[in-house]
Amino acid sequence: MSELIATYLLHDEKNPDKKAEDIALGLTVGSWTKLPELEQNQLRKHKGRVVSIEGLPSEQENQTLIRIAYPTINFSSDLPAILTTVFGKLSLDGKIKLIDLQFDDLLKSQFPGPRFGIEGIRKKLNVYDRPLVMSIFKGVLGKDIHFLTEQLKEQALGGIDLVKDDEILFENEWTPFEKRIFNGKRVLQEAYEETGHRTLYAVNLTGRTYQLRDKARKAAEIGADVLLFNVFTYGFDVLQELREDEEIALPIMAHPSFSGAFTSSPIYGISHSLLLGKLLRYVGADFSLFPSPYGTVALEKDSAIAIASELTKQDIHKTSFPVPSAGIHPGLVPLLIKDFGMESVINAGGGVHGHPDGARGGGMAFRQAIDTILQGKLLAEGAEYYPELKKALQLWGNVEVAIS
Ligand SMILES: CSCCC(=O)C(=O)COP(=O)(O)O
Ligand SMILES: [Mg+2]
Repeated sequence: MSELIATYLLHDEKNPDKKAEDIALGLTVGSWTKLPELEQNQLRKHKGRVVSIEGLPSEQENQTLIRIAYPTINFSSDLPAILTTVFGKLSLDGKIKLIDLQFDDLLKSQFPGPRFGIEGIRKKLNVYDRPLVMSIFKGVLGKDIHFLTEQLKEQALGGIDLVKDDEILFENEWTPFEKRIFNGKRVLQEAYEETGHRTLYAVNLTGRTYQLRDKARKAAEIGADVLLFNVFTYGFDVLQELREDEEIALPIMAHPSFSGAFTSSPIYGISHSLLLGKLLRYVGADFSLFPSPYGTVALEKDSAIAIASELTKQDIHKTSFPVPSAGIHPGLVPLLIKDFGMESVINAGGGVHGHPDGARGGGMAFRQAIDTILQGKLLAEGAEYYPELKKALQLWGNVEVAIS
C-alpha cells in the first residue's frame, strides 16, 4: 500500500504513544475501533499507522519525534489535500511541529518540479562556472518608469545576472506591470549590446488570485524573463498552477514573505526545509529565496543549509536555485560560497545600491569578490587590484574563510 510518512516534533507530551495513535486514527478514520467488525474491515486500508516514536535526548526539554504513515488513497494528489490531511486541524492541536513529509515516488511524480531548474537557468544566462549574482530594486515605490529602468540598467552594467522586483512592489500607476516588462526588456538588451553580459529581470506577479494566470500569460507573451511570486500569501497550489500552464512557461522565483508566520517557532508550524525547500521544489519553483545565516533577517545556519539541501539534492525533479538573502554584501561572499557552494544565487539589495559608486559599482564588487574567491585568494588580496571591491570592504567589512 502506498503511504505518505509525516514526521512531527512534540514538546512536553506526557504520553507520546497515545498521542501518536490518536493522530494516526483521528486524521484518517476517526473512531475506528468502536465501529462494528464489517465497517472496521472496510476502513482498515484508510487507517493511519504509527511508524516510530523516538524521545530526543535533552536535559532541558521534553521532545519526541513521531512518524505517522498516511495511506495515499485518503487524499487527492495535491498539496491542499495533503497538507489538510497531515497538518490540518492537527496544526491547532498543542505543541506540535511538522518537520518532514516523505513522499513515495508515485506521489512525488504527480508534482511537476521546476520547469527550468538550475541547469535551465544557467543555460539562459550562459553562466556555468560560478554562483549567480542577483540584485533587488530598492527605493522605487512612487518612482516613475524612467527611474526604475535606469536603476535596472545600472545593475545590469555592473555584471548582475538577475534583477528582481522588491516583493513589496505591487500594481501601481507609476510603474505598471506590463510597462516594467517592456521597458526592462529594452534596457537589458541595450546593456547586453554594450557589455555582452545577459541579465534577466524577475517581475513581481501580484493581484487577485483569479487574475494571476492571465496576467502571467500576458507577461510571457510580451517577453518577460522570470516571474517573482509571493507564494506564501497565495498558496503552494497557485504556484503549481502557474508552473504547469504551457502558455506561461516562465521560470518562477518564490519569495519567502509571510513564511516566517509558519516556520519561525521551534514548537509550532512547519520546518524551514519542508516549506522553503522540499515543497517549493515539488510545486515548481526554479528559485527559492530565504534568509541567509549572516544577514539582517538571519536564519539559523542548520535551517538555511537544510533548505538548500532539499532544493539541490538528487531527486526525480530538477533542482531549484537556493537564494540565501537579506543584508548580504560583498564581504560575505566567502561565507556564502563556503556554505552554499557554486549552485546558489548571491542576492543583495542594499549591498548593491549602497555601494559608494552606486548600483553599477555594487554589482562589480560582488562579481569581483566571487572571482577572487574562485581564484583561491582572500578578499583582501582581490581588493588590492579591484577598486570597487576595496570600497565595498571598507564600507561593510569582510569575513575571510577557507574554502575547501
Ligand atoms: C528575507 S529574504 C528576501 C530578500 C529580499 O527580498 C530583500 O529585499 C533583501 O534586501 P536587502 O537589502 O536586505 O539585501
Ligand atoms: Mg525585498
